[in-house]
Amino acid sequence: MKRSLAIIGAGGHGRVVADCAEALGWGRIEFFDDEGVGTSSGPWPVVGATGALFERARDYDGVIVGIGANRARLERHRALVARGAAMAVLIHPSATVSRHARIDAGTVMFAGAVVNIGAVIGQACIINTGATVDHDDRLADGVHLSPGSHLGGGATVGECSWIGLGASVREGVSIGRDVRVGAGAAVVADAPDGMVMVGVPARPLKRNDDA
Ligand SMILES: CC(=O)SCCNC(=O)CCNC(=O)[C@H](O)C(C)(C)COP(=O)(O)OP(=O)(O)OC[C@H]1O[C@@H](n2cnc3c(N)ncnc32)[C@H](O)[C@@H]1OP(=O)(O)O
Repeated sequence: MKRSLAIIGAGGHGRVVADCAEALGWGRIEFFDDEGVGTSSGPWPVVGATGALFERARDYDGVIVGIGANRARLERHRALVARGAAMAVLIHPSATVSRHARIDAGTVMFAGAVVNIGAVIGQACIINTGATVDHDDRLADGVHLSPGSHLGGGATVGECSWIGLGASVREGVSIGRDVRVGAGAAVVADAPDGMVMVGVPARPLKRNDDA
């Protein structure tokens, strides 16, 4: 029998999550979103508001939060875990994961992404298209690695931090929590909590107001 998957968030990121799930063979894919109930997002129906899933989570073989905003995604993920939902892990068929790496519940990995030996990826993370996580890296919960971003070996990324499009993080560097690394940055030294970092080499731009 085809497995059923509920996704919170029917926006752009949610559709990439659904597309990934379909490629993995999930059969009945349904969205929950506070907007557009009764319509569809891409080929998949929006069957209820977010709150409805909290009542119906156990009706699905898998549940995942497809919201791009890191704090919002992690909060909903944790609330669903508390309700006993079967949080899925979605790893696109063209992604590569070492059998000696760990990927926790609620995390998605899209096409062409790579996770190497010894890496640990927390819950509700996004390893976006073509991003790479190298040996012994540690990602806390709610991290987003944008498309084409790269971490050198032994790096750490704190809770809900967001590494921008095409950015690079030098090996061994520690990025705090709620950090935003701008597109194209090269982070070569530790980044403190709650900062926006941009440039090559990356420098603090301002506090991260979205944290
Ligand atoms: C599938 C997907 O789509 S995933 C989406 C992934 N998205 C990303 O990776 C985007 C990452 N975000 C960025 O790079 C953003 O520009 C941020 C977060 C760094 C800053 O955004 P904002 O706070 O809106 O800053 P804003 O655009 O007002 O720019 C402020 C200043 O920083 C500069 N700046 C902004 N981004 C960058 C950057 N990535 N590198 C260098 N300088 C930058 C701007 O030129 C501007 O400089 P100025 O004051 O001299 O004119």
